[in-house]
Amino acid sequence: MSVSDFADELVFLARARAALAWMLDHARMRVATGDQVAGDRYTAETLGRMLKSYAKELAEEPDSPLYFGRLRFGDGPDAGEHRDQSYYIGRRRITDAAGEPLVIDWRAPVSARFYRASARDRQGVTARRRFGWSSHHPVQLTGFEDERLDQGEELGTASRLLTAEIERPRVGPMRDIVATIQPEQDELVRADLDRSLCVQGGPGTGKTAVGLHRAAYLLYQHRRRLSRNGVLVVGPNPAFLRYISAVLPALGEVDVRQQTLDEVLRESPARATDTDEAARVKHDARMAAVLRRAVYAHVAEPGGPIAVPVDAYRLRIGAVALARQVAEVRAADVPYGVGRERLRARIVALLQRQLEARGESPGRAWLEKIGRAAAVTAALDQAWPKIRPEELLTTLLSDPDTLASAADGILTDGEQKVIAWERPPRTFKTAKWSVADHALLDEIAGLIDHPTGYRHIVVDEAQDLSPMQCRALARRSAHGSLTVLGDLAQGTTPWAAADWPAQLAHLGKPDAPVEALTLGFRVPAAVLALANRLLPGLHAAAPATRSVRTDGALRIRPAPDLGAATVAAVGGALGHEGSIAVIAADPLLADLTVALRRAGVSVNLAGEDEPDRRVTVLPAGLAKGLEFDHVIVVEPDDIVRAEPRGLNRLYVVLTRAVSRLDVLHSRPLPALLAAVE
Ligand SMILES: Nc1ncnc2c1ncn2[C@@H]1O[C@H](COP(=O)(O)OP(=O)(O)OP(=O)(O)O)[C@@H](O)[C@H]1O
Repeated sequence: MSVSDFADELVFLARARAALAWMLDHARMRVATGDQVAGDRYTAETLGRMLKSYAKELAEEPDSPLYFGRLRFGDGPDAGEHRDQSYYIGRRRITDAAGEPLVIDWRAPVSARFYRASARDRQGVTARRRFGWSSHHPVQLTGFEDERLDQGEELGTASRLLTAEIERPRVGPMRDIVATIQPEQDELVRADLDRSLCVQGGPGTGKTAVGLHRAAYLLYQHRRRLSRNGVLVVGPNPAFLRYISAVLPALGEVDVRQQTLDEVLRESPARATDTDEAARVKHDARMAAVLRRAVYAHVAEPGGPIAVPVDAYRLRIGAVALARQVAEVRAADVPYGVGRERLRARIVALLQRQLEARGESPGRAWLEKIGRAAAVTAALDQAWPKIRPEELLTTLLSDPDTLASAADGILTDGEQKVIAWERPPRTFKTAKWSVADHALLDEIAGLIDHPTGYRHIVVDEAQDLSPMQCRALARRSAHGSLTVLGDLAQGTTPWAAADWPAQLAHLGKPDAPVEALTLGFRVPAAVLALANRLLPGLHAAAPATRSVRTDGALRIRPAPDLGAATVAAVGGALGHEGSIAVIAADPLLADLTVALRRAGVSVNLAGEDEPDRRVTVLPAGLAKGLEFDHVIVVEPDDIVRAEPRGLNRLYVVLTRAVSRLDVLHSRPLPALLAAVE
């Protein structure tokens, strides 16, 4: 880095800052005058809101680096329209007062070359520069790193700035990775909106990061089409969503819905718990066939003719004619609710024809009125009654005969018994639903009518979804695309996917390609080597992850007194910067928390995010998707024994560590780990 080069960069930085300040003033001015220039109140309000949020985003901008990279193009043919140009690339576009772009958005087409150009495939680029910034405020430019691609220079993952970013001690919520997206990640981030894809990636390979950046990219590319309810991000639990919630806003995207699957399906949380056996049956794909049968069992032979009095005479549809209409609508295989309205329309059309045969020409109002006539509604209620999902499921789970006729040949008698309620509620209104019931209710609702869909859904930890939960997402993306993120080796639910093709079929995208990410950015090599020892026991055809990190520390210690050992390990961890998690199976948590508090350590429990407490005591079941700078895993054998897929759970837990991992055990380690001691 030459001194004059650096001085030039400081001059440009001052120019970019001034331009941003101008953009901010200009945006504020437009907020002030927006009301007057807009034609009507609605437009004024919308415009005002837009400008206000734009001004707010800009105002927050000076806190983050204005750009992270620079591309220089040569004069060769592959430079195309960028011949001899130079571009700065940042989180957002910055233009000067004359409208001249100073910084290009990382999502613009030309920015792809920043991430993908290599010495072998230069794509017209002669030099790539990465900028380093201080981490404290106000941010200062600290230096840069050049790759002269035209001279065969290429740093790849050896980049000093990439290494610093990856090894940075973790504190607070997840951050974006725009400055250091890797070529294979960028291919996934910039996949077309219409392309569904599945990313199988080991722990810390950047799946979540890729999914969030893809959402931001798609919103930039298709702003209008995706502006309202266009994109949904689905994560495994609220703690995970809190952890990732700041990434999209930092990229300027504040309108993306981020929910757990259960929140997608239902407004109120589950209030009942199933037995393991019942949950297994309820989450099974065969339940879709049971529910379909249960729904359409409501379609019945008409009870008799329809007679509608009109003035001095009666219009009449005979039972046979009516039965034919019912059969035809049934054969059309439309959603149940649509079928009911179609039957109503057909009845009205028959009545209309009769009236016309008498020389009358009924108007629209008459047709609407006749469609609601008591005789018509009674016939509909008899042959195609309205269904409420909660009512139907209550009947199904309360009444063995109804269940038997819906499940005959699909579920065994034993399976039917397992899901039947022992103590049925008095009415469906007081029924308490479990997480699995939510998927069943959603399936029924989906049989009645199509739910509102999204143009694109990003599903994280997708290996854990049950077939019935997958179907709920398939319904919501029937006319859209999916980014499916997951790791078969991290599957911990009893119904976790054994392979991707079957899971993708349940998700309604059987042809989505499966792409693999195998380079790990979170977990240091030594820690990953330990975790990878579990792979043979995980029943998952997932490739091992390689780490780009050679730093980090792993300590495995026998500890007869787990409380004391945990306090000591936390004490050591507090000597370093970064977040700390103590992770154990549920029964140990209370004791460990007491031991830590007695020692004067204030801790966050699961669900608490007090920023001044650096230590979190976390049940193994809630560690998924999270990361902490220093992780202390207590009694791994307990974690393995706590659940059928306990070994997979341990694999998840061991791979949460960014810098250091302590494993404390009073009993022998699980066999696959023991060999390393
Ligand atoms: N290209 C990159 N540059 C810098 N950091 C990266 C990059 N890719 C991933 N990371 C970082 O690596 C860590 C792991 O990423 P992420 O959580 O997206 O991985 P994951 O595959 O979803 O992991 P897991 O399956 O274990 O939850 C994060 O801190 C992320 O910021």
